[in-house]
Amino acid sequence: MSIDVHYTVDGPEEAPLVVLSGSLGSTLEMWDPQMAGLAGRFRVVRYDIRGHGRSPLPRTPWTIADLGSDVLRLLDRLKARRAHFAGLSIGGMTGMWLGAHAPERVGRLALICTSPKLGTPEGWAAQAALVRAKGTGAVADAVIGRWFTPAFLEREPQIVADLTSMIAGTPVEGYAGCCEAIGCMDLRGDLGSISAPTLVITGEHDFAVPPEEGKLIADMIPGARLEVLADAAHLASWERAPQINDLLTAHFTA
Ligand SMILES: O=C(O)CC1=CCC(=O)O1
Repeated sequence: MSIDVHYTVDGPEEAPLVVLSGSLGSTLEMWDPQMAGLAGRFRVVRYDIRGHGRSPLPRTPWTIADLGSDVLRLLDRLKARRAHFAGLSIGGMTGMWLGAHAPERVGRLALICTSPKLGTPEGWAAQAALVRAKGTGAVADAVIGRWFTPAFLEREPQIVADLTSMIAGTPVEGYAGCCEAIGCMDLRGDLGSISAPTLVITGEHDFAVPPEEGKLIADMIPGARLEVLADAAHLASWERAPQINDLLTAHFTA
């Protein structure tokens, strides 16, 4: 069942609509490095995924389909028939679901550092249990270690500290519920039916969602294009922001 997520809108009123959907453990501020590059040409909608940031926490478990339904409800609230969509990690999982199940609402699709089936249900259940037992702060350092390359971690201590706080500030049940949604997800059978023009972006050093996952997605979505970014791990949108912004701009204006 869908809920009203918290969102912000930037950019000219008449510009093409682009929805940005972020990673597990993020708030909509994870897209800050995209705003200067995108908000001049697009009407950019960012939102907090359910149970994250300022979005409500549902009382019952949810699936990736529910995260997709939140986006459809958001488009309805914005009175938008369709939008371009870029999602990173769990945001990209949401994008794959939307592309397959609501093709009439999706213009062009960008899938960043994501996978149609990630890990095992047991592994994600263990991550959810860890967070429930010890809090999101207990996993923040490990997560940030997967988000960035060692060079970035050393070069940008303030950004790393800020984003570690963002992860640690994620409500426990929001984080755990999304772990469980990823654990029971398998979108591989959906990919062949996605008709939106699709750009797939991966980070060469992404150990959370290895680049092979992006290649698999690009092979299975008809006509999809793959870009593998060097010097990037999981949060490629931050570490390679100018390149991501150029790729998204070109893709959404093609
Ligand atoms: O938490 C991580 O390390 C990576 C991740 C998997 C799904 C997601 O959204 O982030």
